[in-house]
Amino acid sequence: MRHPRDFFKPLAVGAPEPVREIPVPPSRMIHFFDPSNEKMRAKLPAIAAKADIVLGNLEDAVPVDRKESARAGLVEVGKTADLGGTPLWTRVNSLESPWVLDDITTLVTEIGDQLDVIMIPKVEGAEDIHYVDRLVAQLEAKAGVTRPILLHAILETAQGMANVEEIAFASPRMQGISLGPADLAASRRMKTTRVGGGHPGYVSISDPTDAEDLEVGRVRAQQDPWHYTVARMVDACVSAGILPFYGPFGDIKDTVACEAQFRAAFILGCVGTWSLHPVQIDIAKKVFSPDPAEVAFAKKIIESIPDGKGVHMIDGKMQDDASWKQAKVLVTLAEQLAQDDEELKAAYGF
Ligand SMILES: CC(C)(COP(=O)(O)OP(=O)(O)OC[C@H]1O[C@@H](n2cnc3c(N)ncnc32)[C@H](O)[C@@H]1OP(=O)(O)O)[C@@H](O)C(=O)NCCC(=O)NCCSC(=O)C[C@H](O)C(=O)O
Ligand SMILES: [Mg+2]
Repeated sequence: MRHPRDFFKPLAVGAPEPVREIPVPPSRMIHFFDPSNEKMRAKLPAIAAKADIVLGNLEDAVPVDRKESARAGLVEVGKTADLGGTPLWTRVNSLESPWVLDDITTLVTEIGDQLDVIMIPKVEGAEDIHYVDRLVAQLEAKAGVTRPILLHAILETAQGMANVEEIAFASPRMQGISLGPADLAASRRMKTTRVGGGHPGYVSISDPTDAEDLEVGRVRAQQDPWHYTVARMVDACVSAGILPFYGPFGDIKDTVACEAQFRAAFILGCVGTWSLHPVQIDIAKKVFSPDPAEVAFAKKIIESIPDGKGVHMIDGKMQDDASWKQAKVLVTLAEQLAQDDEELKAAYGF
C-alpha cells in the first residue's frame, strides 16, 4: 500500500501532479458513441452540445473487426472535432483483452490533453487501478500531457462488487464508478437478459385477502434488483470523494422505465447515468436536474433556518440540522447546474 503522503506525487517522472479534488462539472449523463461509426462521429458536435459528457466506446458493442477503426476514429475526434468544451471520455477494452494496451498507449500519447477520463471495464480490485495508474503516468510523461487523466471504474463482476471500497480509494486519479448491470448480472448468475432495469419476476407480494383462496386480492409490485448494488456503490464513492453513476438502460424504446430507473439512482445519490441513444440524453437531463418544486422547498428551509440549527416547523414538517443539510445538497446541485443553463436558472428562481 502507498504511504498517504506519496499519494499526490506523480507515478512517473515528468507526469502531471495528481489532482487533490475531483472536478464536478455537470455530469448528468455520459453519452456513449461508437467512434468506428462515421455517421455517429459526424453527429458528435451536435450531440456534445446537448450532453454533459461524451464517451467514445471501444469495448463491448464494438465488433472485433472494428476495434482498430474505433480507436482511430476516437483519435480523429480528439484531434479535430469541436465539442464546445464538453468533456471527452473513453471506455477502453478490458484489462485481459488483446486491445487494451494499444488503446491506452495510443489515446494517451495521441490525444492525452483532450481526454478527461478513461473508463476501465470489469475492474475487480485495486490492483487493476494501480496497473492503469502507473501506465498512464508513464505515457503522460512521455507525451508531455499537462493535466492528469482521471480513471473511472465499471462495477461489473461479483469480485469487483466485493472490493468496491478498495477500488474507490485505489488512486487519486479515481474520478468515479458506474454500475455495469449486464456484465454484473452475468457474473452473479442473475437470471435476466435485460441490460439494467427491473424484472417481472423480481417482485414483492401482499398478503391474500381471502385465507381460502391465495390468489384473491394480492398486489404484486416489481422491486429494483439494483438497489443494494447502487446504494453500496454510492457509499464507497462518497467516502472516497469520487462520483457514483448508474449505468446503461438497454430498452431504448421503454423511455418510461428508463426514467424510473434513472430516478431511483438519482434519489439514492448517483450524480448521473449513461445514455446509449440520443433519446436518453433528455431523460437523464430531466431526472438528474433536481425538481424545481423540491428546490423551492429546500430554499425555503435554508432561508427559514439561516444558521442551520435547532428544530423548526416549515409547512407542517419538522426540520432540523440534518434536514437543513439535505436541503443544502439539493440547492447546491441546482445552483451548479443553473450556472450554464438559463432555462434551469429560471425554473429554480436564481
Ligand atoms: C442501440 C443502438 C444500436 C440503436 O441504434 P439505431 O437502431 O441506429 O437507433 P435509431 O434508428 O433510433 O437511431 C436514430 C438516429 O440516432 C443515431 N444514434 C443512435 N444512437 C446514437 C448514439 N449513441 N450516439 C449518437 N447518435 C446515435 C443513429 O445513428 C440514427 O441517426 P440517423 O440515421 O442519422 O437518424 C445505438 O443507439 C447504439 O449503438 N448505442 C450505443 C450502444 C453502446 O454503446 N453500448 C455499449 C454500452 S452498454 C454496455 O456495454 C453494457 C455494460 O457494460 C454492462 O455490462 O451493463
Ligand atoms: Mg459491461
